Amino acid sequence: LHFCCSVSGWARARWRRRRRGASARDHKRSPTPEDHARSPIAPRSKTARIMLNMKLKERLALAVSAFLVLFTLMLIVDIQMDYGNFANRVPLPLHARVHSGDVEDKGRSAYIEFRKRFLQKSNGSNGSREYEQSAPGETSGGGTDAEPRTPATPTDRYEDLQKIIFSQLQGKNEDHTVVIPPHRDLNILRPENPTIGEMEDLEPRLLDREDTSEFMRINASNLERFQLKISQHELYEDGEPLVDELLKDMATNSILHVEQKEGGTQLKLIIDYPNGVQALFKPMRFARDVQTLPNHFYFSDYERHNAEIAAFHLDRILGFRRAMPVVGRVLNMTTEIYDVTEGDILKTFFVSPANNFCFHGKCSYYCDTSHAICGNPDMLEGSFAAFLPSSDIAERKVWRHPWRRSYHKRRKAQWELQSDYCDTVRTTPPYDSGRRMLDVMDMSIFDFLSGNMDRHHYETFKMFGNETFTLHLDHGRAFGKAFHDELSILAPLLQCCLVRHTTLAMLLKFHNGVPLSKVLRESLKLDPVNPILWEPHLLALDRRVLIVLDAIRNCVNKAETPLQNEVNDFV
Ligand SMILES: Nc1ncnc2c1ncn2[C@@H]1O[C@H](COP(=O)(O)OP(=O)(O)OP(=O)(O)O)[C@@H](O)[C@H]1O
Ligand SMILES: [Mn+2]
Repeated sequence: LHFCCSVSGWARARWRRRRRGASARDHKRSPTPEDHARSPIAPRSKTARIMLNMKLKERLALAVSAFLVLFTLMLIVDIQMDYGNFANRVPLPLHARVHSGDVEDKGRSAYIEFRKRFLQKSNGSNGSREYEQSAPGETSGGGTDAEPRTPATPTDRYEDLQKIIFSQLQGKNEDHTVVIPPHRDLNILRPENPTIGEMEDLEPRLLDREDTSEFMRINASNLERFQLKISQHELYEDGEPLVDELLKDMATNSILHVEQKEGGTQLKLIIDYPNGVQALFKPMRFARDVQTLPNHFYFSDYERHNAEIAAFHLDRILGFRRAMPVVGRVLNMTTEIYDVTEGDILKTFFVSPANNFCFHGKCSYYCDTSHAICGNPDMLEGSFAAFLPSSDIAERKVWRHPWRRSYHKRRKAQWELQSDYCDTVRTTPPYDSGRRMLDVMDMSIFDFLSGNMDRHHYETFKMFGNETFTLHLDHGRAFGKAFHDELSILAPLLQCCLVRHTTLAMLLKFHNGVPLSKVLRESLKLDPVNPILWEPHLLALDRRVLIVLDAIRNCVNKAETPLQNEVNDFV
């Protein structure tokens, strides 16, 4: 992109220079009657005459200028295509370019197709509209506390989808190709659901801990008990009391030691509490209402600590229970970081011109003086995620996400280019059977709701094999754009047209009952550093639930009238 920008900059500069040169020459030339007659609305024949009267050199200069203007325009269009703007606006060109020889392939990814259809719908009763509204302002402080507006009562209650849910609950519609009924979902059936403790034969117990002078017996920590209760199908049970206790521990227990976590791109700290309890800390960088910079790609976006907190609550509310508990806390940077850490990180602490205590640590993204993390003046807020069990107890397997983005500013991923990409995935193990594919669909819905474009990998616990849930880890880049709904995150759902009965039922419940924004707002109130989310991010959730329901409806219609759809596709 740099190359591209510098080329276009260069072209523009040259163009300007030429233009300046040309107009300077115009001035030097003695005025002719034609010059006086020249005006933008002069008739064509006059323009032609002027052209004929021009010297060859002038005509050449004009032609070169015109060429350079066109060239610059082409470069600008090219840059926009790279930024992905284009994918949202023009449905065909890039795919056409790649698939130029493929006549059969209409070259439209399902999500682009969906977007197009979605936008074609009138501003109807269900509130569909163009969701790329402009932000009310760069920052609209105080928005977080403002009393939320109640959304208008939706008139479309998605009764068609509700019917499918009801019929499946009565044992009908069991071979539905889009909505997978509970009796075909291993997450619901759970013929077995052992815990890590049972698998490893480790019971929450009294631990022997050797102190320098004496042998102490210490109760197992809430974190250890939580970790041993992680089961094959979920991190914790619905209503598990250990979750709140763990949140409280991380928010209030004394901090014994801090060190920077290796790996990953942005700064993270490992926090040690008494009893071997650990948390993963992500620092606050910006106020809640600061959104993703418009020229930042998802992969160069800053991480937001509040997104980690909100994502945990959202995951729990949606009933997935695949994200580790995360809580907010304000630290004293002197006593709770500087005094209890050692090594290279110490050398990165400094006092800023505003007299705030800052540090930047060492990492590959944003770990330098100009991107330092600063306290106020030495109090720093951050997110604390309960630590996953160590690899000695429960090793994890890292999977490349099938719908991973390219992480390159110019390249596209395979799923963006291949219209039958889902067929490839769903015939490849472990996506060809069991719960994995449905988990990928859930993850896509979860990420779409939270605006997380950064799902490059996902992890599972090795000991449970393939028939286990996918962990929802790393949500630092979610909740970045409150006024934009990134449809490409829904690509797995749009391309595969597959969803769990329970997930659809949950979405319908929020759409027709208490809105998701309200439930999440209430849940986040329990966090010590609430308000966690800027109000527009909460409101975005209700809007996005509707979009997911619309997508599922489209899938159902497509499945029920495949022939009709074929015809439509060709129109
Ligand atoms: N709660 C946790 N406890 C222990 N380890 C964790 C936890 N959350 C994440 N990790 C591990 O740390 C790694 C980095 O965490 P995370 O992905 O949140 O950071 P990141 O800087 O965003 O990384 P990346 O830049 O690779 O996306 C993860 O891949 C995961 O293996
Ligand atoms: Mn990350």
